[in-house]
Amino acid sequence: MSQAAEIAVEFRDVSFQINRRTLLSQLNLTIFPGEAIVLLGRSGSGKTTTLKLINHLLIPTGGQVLVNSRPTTDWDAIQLRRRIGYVIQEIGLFPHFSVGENIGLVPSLEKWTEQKIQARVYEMLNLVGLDPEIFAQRYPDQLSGGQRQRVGVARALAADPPILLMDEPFGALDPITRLELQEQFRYLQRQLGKTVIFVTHDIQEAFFLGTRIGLMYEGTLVALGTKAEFLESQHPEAQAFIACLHSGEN
Ligand SMILES: Nc1ncnc2c1ncn2[C@@H]1O[C@H](COP(=O)(O)OP(=O)(O)OP(=O)(O)O)[C@@H](O)[C@H]1O
Repeated sequence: MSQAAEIAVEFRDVSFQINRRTLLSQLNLTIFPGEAIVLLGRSGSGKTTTLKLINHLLIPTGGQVLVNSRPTTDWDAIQLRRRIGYVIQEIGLFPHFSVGENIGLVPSLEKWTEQKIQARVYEMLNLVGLDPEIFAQRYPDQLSGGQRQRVGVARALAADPPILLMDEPFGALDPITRLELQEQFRYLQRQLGKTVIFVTHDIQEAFFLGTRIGLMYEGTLVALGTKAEFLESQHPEAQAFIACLHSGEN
């Protein structure tokens, strides 16, 4: 296998401008299959913009984003998005679809048989810790926030995409449910070997989930490395985040 075939996502000198405002500049980042990259940064630093460039919700104004070594602009956008699961904080479940229908949506668009979809829905609900007999028939407004997030993860995984984008998926949850989901998600990610790009502004979450952490600051990537490397970073923004880790200790 060539070196290029082993890269899941690559940013090559990527910039993004809108209304003459630069939201991202000169982003270079190579993400390998099976990695869990966490993009950490304060609000407005460009994390969500970076994710949206991967699944072609946005198009770079400079440079290229490559998925499986192919620029996103060369992909058919629908084909590309079917390879990429997307989980966001306000999960965006369809309110008039049952949980089972929400999870089975992409498989049904892919024309799986009813039987196969049903089996997959059950498998996914079990995977995220929800009893299918209870939850498959429910509607999103009959779920707690934590259950909705689980369904969001199940839906993103249903068609078995190799890449998952997660945009602060656990941000709105109480701390106990949040930790439970983080633990489960870390386990799942490692079991399933998915490539994950996870956005957060919480350094603890970044350290817990990330195999590498990328620090965004004012639209640039200012540090990238393992937890140990991050802790060594002298960048003032990294230092500011590290200080948050210690703020509760006195
Ligand atoms: N369509 C747009 N037009 C103009 N500015 C935008 C647009 N979308 C985002 N921005 C600005 O770009 C910057 C980066 O936004 P982005 O959503 O990527 O940040 P973020 O790091 O994900 O923030 P948060 O953690 O608050 O979600 C912000 O200052 C935001 O206001």
